[in-house]
This record gives sequence, structure tokens and C-alpha cells, in this order.
Amino acid sequence: MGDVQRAESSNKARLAIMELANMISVPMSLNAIVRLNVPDAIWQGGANTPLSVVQILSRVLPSGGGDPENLQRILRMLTSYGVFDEHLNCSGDDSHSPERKYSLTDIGKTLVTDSEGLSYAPYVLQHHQDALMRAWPLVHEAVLNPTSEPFVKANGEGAYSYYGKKPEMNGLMQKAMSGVSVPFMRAILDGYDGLKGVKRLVDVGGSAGDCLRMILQKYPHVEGINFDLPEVVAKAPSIPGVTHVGGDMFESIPAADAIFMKVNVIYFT
Ligand SMILES: C[S@@+](CC[C@H](N)C(=O)[O-])C[C@H]1O[C@@H](n2cnc3c(N)ncnc32)[C@H](O)[C@@H]1O
Repeated sequence: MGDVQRAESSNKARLAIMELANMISVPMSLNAIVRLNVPDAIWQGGANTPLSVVQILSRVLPSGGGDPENLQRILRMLTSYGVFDEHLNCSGDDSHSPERKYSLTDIGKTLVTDSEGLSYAPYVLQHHQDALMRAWPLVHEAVLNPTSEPFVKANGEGAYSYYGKKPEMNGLMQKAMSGVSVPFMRAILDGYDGLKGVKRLVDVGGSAGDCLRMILQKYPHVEGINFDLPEVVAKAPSIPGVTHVGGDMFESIPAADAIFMKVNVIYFT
């Protein structure tokens, strides 16, 4: 490698480490647009019409206010990560500062609330709630002293028992899981028919019971047991054909012909 190539490679490395060091700005910007309800504001009935930041702000804050420049910074950042499409209009008087408008990409559309009130927005919020954010700076301690998890060190107890005591976090967790799992289950049930011979099915860590609700819509003969922590099933909605059972899967689980376990039940715990 020649001197010029070496210098170029070091420059790239320095830029790359700076980008990595500042990477937190990406999920925090995502969190910001979810809190501000920007995806629903742009979508409005499926129009997805490109809007300027002033137009977006007028939908987000109908009584006025807000800082368009700061919103623009956030939208430009997320445009570079594929959440928004940016549309430039260079035909105005000031061609050095073209008007910018934003619409949602397919990634951005996942944050729009659908007809069932679901989206991936609660998943974004759930991953950035205060208790979890307190644990992240302690990740190195998982190496130094792995006897308790960073979440426990930061909050005094494990994530699920902590959530169970806080109704708003319990609710956010269930909404996040529903938003992620309903589209996933639609795809699974479209292509998988292995559940058609099952009579009694227990979903271990089933949260609000969405997976069983959808399984029973396809296989009404199935008797479903939604098994989760007592605080979680206490908040789960009643679903015809599904019995909610509270307990700890590390102690015992209800008897059934088949066990259904979907996503992160074990490695989160
Ligand atoms: C990441 S969520 C997955 C929810 C659901 N399976 C889905 O895919 O939508 C993990 C679930 O496991 C439950 N859980 C965690 N520890 C548990 C335990 N010890 N016994 C039973 N359920 C538990 C949580 O309350 C939570 O609802």
C-alpha cells in the first residue's frame, strides 16, 4: 500500500469511528419522530404526499409552534437511513437552499398506525424507554461482573418483573409485541399448516395473546392457552377459545399437545 492509499484508508477509518461514536443519533431521531407522530401526520389516509417541515408541523401541532429547522435536521438524518424520501424543489428563487419535502419510504410506513391500531412505533418507544436506556451504559459491566444483568444493576430487578409493576410499561410492551407479531403471524400462517392437527396449544410467553388469536382464526378447533407472567395476562384482552394462564415458565407450563414459543422469550429473560 502506498503513502497516499494509507492516508486515505486512515481517513476513512477515522470517519467510520466518528460515525459509530455518534450512532445513537439514529435511534434517538427515530424515537423523536415517533413521539412527534410524524409518520401518521405524513400518511393521512394513505396520501403519503411529500410535505415540507412547516406542513408536517402544522399537522403535528395544529395549534401552532415547533421548530421547523430542528425537525428538518431529524428528517434529513432519517432520510439517509431510508425512513423518509426527500424531494427537492430547486426551481424557487433561492436555488442554493432548495425547498425540501418528505414522504415515507416502505421502512417509514411500518411506523404508520393501521386500521387495527397497530404499527412498529410502540416497538421503537419500548426499546428506548427510560429503564432500558439506563442499562445501556452498563453493558461493559456484563463483562466485568456477569452475576447480574445491566438492567438489574440499573433498575434493581429484572426487566419483566420491573415492567409488570409499571402498568404503562406493561401496556407499551404488549402494544410493541402486537405491532411486531401480527404482521409476522400473518406471513407464518399463510405458508405454514403444521398446526392443523393440534388440539390443545400453549403459547409460552404469549403476551396479549395475539398469536393464538390469529392461529384460532385459521384453526377454530384449536384450544389455546396463553401463558405469560401473571401481571401480563392480567392485562390481556379476553379472546374466544383462549384461556389466559399466569405463571413462570421456569417453574412449570400448562400441559398441551404442542408448545408455541415465538421470539425472544428466552434470551430476553
Ligand atoms: C419478547 S416478548 C414475546 C411475546 C410474544 N411471544 C410475541 O412473539 O409477540 C417475551 C414475552 O415473554 C414473557 N415472559 C418473560 N419471562 C417469562 C417467564 N418467566 N414466564 C412466562 N413468560 C415470560 C414476557 O412477559 C413477554 O410477554
